[in-house]
Amino acid sequence: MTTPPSAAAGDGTNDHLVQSTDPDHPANLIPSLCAKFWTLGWVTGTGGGASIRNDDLVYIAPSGVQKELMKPSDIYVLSLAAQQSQSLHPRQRVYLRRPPTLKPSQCTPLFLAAFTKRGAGCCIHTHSHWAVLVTLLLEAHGSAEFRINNLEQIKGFGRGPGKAGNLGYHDTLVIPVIENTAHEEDLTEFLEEAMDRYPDAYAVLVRRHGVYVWGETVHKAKTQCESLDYLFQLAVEMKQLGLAWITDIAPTVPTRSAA
Ligand SMILES: CSCCC(=O)C(=O)COP(=O)(O)O
Ligand SMILES: [Zn+2]
Repeated sequence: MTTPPSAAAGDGTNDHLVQSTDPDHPANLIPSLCAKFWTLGWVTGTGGGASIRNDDLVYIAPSGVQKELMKPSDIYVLSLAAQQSQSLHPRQRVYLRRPPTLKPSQCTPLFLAAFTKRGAGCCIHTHSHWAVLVTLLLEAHGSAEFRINNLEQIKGFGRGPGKAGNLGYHDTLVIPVIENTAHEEDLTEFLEEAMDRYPDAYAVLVRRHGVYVWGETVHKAKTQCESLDYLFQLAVEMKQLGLAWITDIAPTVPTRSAA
């Protein structure tokens, strides 16, 4: 369904775009997911958030609000097709629905990068302590990549957009790290560059800030984000215990061949 951009904006015209009794409707799901993420420390103090794409429509949270207290009526809706068909400045957006007293999330261009460059259906941004700590540990080693292998949870990740199946136990999960910028929007070009350099990655870490994680569906974005946070925590705790969190050494235990 498309609504002409002329009927857009905060005049209440397109409120139906965020009104549904279906708990899985993006306007209901973004607030309920963010309320869960807040309990995990992922969207504390208004930081972080989530965005969902349903075909042409993108649902976005407001900026600077307590993400765990959002309501469906706070949600912005924009059209990707209208965005692409008009020769707009990259920072101009075509909103079909805009809550009058709020501003759209500063993460909007980053979420849009996941939707347009990767065809994602959902993108989650967290300020998780574990994500930030991992970037600090990597910074101490001058590294711009988080690499981890030989852990069961790695199987929670897809091999890459358009590729069948998930990573295997001995595969190495690689997540690029980009440097933080003073304003969230200014991260966009660096995030896009990292997406080009790592075409199979489903996430990008932002040094001293957090992580962006996406997936083809809300389910995949959420489970990949959970798996990644688990691996970040494990990596930090392994470091504290003096254990290396990666091994490129081939397994020494002979694998049993199928009889
Ligand atoms: C204290 S949060 C600073 C901005 C930020 O990093 C973020 O993730 C939230 O941005 P939003 O505009 O969605 O509030
Ligand atoms: Zn942020």
